[in-house]
Amino acid sequence: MTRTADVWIVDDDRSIRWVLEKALQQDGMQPVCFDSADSALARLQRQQRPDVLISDIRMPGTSGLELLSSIRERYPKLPVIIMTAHSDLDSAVASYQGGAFEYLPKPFDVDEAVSLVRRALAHSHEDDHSAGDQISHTPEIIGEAPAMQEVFRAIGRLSHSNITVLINGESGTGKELVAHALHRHSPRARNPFIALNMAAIPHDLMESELFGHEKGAFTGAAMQRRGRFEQADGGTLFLDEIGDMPAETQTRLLRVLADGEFYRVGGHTPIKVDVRIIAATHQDLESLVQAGKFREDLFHRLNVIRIHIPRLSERREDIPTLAQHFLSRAAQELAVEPKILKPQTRDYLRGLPWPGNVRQLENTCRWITVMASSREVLVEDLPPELLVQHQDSAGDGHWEHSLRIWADRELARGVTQLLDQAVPAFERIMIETALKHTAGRRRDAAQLLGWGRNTLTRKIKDLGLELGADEEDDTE
Ligand SMILES: Nc1ncnc2c1ncn2[C@@H]1O[C@H](COP(=O)(O)OP(=O)(O)OP(=O)(O)O)[C@@H](O)[C@H]1O
Repeated sequence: MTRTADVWIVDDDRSIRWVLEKALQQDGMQPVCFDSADSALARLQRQQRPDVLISDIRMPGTSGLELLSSIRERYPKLPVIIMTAHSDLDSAVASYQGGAFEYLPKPFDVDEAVSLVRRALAHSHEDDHSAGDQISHTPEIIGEAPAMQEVFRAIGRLSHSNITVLINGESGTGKELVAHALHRHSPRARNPFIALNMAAIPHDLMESELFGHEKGAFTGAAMQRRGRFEQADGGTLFLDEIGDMPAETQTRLLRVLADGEFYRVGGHTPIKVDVRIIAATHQDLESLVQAGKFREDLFHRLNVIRIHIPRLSERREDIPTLAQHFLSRAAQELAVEPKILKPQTRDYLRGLPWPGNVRQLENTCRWITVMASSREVLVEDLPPELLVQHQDSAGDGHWEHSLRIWADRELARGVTQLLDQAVPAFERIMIETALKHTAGRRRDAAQLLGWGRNTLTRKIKDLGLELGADEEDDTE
């Protein structure tokens, strides 16, 4: 890169601007200072943009978060660093959600700030060269639901620590994504994140996978191999499905955690590593301990901080956003135009049980992208198994559940006179469906609904339903 990097600093505090400006200049960058988000926005309006932007969160006029969201709209790939006071945890969480590249808690160390900017720069260049790659290594966590906000808050709170974390949650809820986010927002972010799924490794290979082996340690060990612990040195080792770890390995892991060192399989030299452990499981580890299947001492060592990831059905409000996110991702992967969900389809998806959680929704969106015939996706375009699921649960008051969610959401948005919307919508669906069953004959439809013929005719008129002519029937 021959060009000097342009870095914009936005802060109403002069001393912060000054310190950052000097430090960045010394590092060979070209900082430009703004005392408000508005002046930075004005410059952006003139089609000028920096390579990285670093902004305070609280400023008179437009806030840092508002600035962030305008930048996201115009330049989605421009890295933004948000500075926050320590007490502003919720804002930090919001900046994470708004897609900030990173946040920098105040007061900060100047060197730390400079290296963060440098890292952001590296990413923005990387982006120039391999835009398609970006998605896979900057996973974004979507979650407006209160239960997910709790998770973000925990990520924010833990962003300065190297503490062991145990993540609990059903399969497909996003445990690995959260583990990754914990790593990316930790002091170890520049070092490796290594993930290993205990359920996916044959028991007899687990120790060598974790700790490596020396040449000739066992049949098939033709060469010396470094294990995951060594690969993760200085970084984070994510042990997924820890409940599936066999007893011998548990004992060994416990020893490594206590001593900070281990031997490769067949080795005699102790190897020292500095590894942060994040473990995850969909099982109830306490019951495994009680059943004698998981070592209690290991459990206590892992269970320092626990993060619970809710089921998708416990955060239905996030389903539409997640679905749209997965639809655009799938479209990008397949190089096609993204599908759009019709409002009914969105509501329908919100109401489903989702036993496979976010992963199931993600797979569904891939399916839709490939299989749905038109751009706008109707309920009928969904995978057949989701439609069956619905029929099965329709008798269990499933639609009432969806209705409840809808009413809840509308009221939360401040909508009033809700029945004025809901009752006609309800009647319209009932009438249209009944007419479908009677091939458009109103007399029979009225009977199916339990209304008199005249009532049905009046309702059709009042609701302004445009139905296929039923002249014969109508003239009676
Ligand atoms: N909140 C979210 N926002 C965006 N994508 C998500 C979210 N949660 C999960 N995903 C995506 O859903 C898929 C499943 O998530 P992940 O692999 O993290 O789940 P998991 O709980 O670790 O599953 P398992 O226990 O089966 O390994 C991934 O592709 C992940 O990127």
